Amino acid sequence: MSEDGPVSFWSAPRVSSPIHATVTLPGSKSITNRALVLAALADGPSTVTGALRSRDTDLMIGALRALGTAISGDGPTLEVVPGRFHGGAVDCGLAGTVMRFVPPLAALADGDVVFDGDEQARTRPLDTLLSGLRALDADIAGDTLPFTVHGRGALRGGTVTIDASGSSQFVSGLLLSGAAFDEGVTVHHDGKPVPSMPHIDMTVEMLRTAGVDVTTPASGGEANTWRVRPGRVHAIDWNIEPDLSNATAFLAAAAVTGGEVTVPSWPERTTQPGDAIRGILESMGAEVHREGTDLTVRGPRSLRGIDIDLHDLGELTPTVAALAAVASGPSHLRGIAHLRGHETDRLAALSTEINALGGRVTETPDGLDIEPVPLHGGHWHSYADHRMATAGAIIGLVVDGVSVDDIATTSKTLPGFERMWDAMLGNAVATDTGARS
Ligand SMILES: O=C(O)C1=C[C@@H](OP(=O)(O)O)[C@@H](O)[C@H](O)C1
Ligand SMILES: C=C(OP(=O)(O)O)C(=O)O
Repeated sequence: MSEDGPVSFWSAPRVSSPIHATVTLPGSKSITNRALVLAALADGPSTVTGALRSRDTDLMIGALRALGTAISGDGPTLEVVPGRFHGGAVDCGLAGTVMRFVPPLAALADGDVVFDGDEQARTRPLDTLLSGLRALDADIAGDTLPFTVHGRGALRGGTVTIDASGSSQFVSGLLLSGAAFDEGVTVHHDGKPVPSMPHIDMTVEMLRTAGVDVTTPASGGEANTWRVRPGRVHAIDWNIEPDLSNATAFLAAAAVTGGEVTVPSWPERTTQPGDAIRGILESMGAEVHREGTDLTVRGPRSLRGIDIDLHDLGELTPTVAALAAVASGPSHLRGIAHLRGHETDRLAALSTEINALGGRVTETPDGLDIEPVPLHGGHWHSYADHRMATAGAIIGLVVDGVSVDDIATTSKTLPGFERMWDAMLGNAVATDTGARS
């Protein structure tokens, strides 16, 4: 929504019966953007199959092209041919992965790389990464967007201590490019615990797949320390898993309506935090089972509340909060203070929007307390946050008259969300709720 532009609301479909559907999800944002970065650094051409095409991944493609990487392919199959990095302009949009993963590459460029992004991106935390890069000998003007990296064709690298309690992406960003630094990189974290550890595991696993030598606390390294040795990044044919965080909204639809939703190609083993939705839904009373690679969720008559530390799984918070808002008992979501630096302050946004529908949500210093009360219809604001928009859609399934503003913001990671949502609902949709702006 923009204050000065026209506001368009999407009437969230209300269902009158349980949903039964199979929903196929496109590729993971986080894996696609890591594969693209590693392919741009690789020692030859790579392919990326099953890539997500969305605003965040297209911004990554644009950023890498601006630095001199050749990327071809209009759909989910991409060919990436690395080139020597040169100066240029990078639009980060609102993508954390672009603003945190690309500056280290820019330090390797021959020339200046100017970074900017959406107005809302200018308040997302970034100085930890930029000052970390400076400690590794990069020359950077600015601490937030917009800023300029004065690339010098190479970066010394070495050891750096950062406080990554604000975002795991600070660690991932430095590690992803570390093999290309003269001395590699050793990242030591000093501060409150790093959030979203599965995303650091994802970074480490993908680096190792590309032949990079990485030492972690789990592989004999020091606590809170990750080391990437200098060396080649091998060209790989990357195969991207479906986006499990995006899948959570569709599985939640089964949970809140007492229906059954199946997501095919659910990976047997994955570093994606979205995999944890299985245990979350089970503890809220849903049944979850796998048959081959199909994952199916069957919703209960009534959902239980949940008390959960989402520190590792912050990305799932909007879905879990939406489930909790329509559950039969109280919920406590903890460990997620860092969500105040996501696309928007997600703790403030979720409490404001659920309360605007008559809910009883209290922000705590590190999370949300959600009391079950009957909700009523109303406008749900998205704050340019794709996961706020999908949270509104989940609640709208079971509350009359919810209308979500700027549903198109879902294109950050899932273009065509409304079409997929409608297709999932099939004939479970109730008559028009009249929830229009
Ligand atoms: O590395 C990644 O791909 C991501 C890491 C997480 O960031 P934070 O550690 O900032 O929560 C996650 O929330 C984000 O959606 C994607
Ligand atoms: C926090 C998120 O995104 P970003 O990669 O922009 O940080 C998210 O997708 O939930």
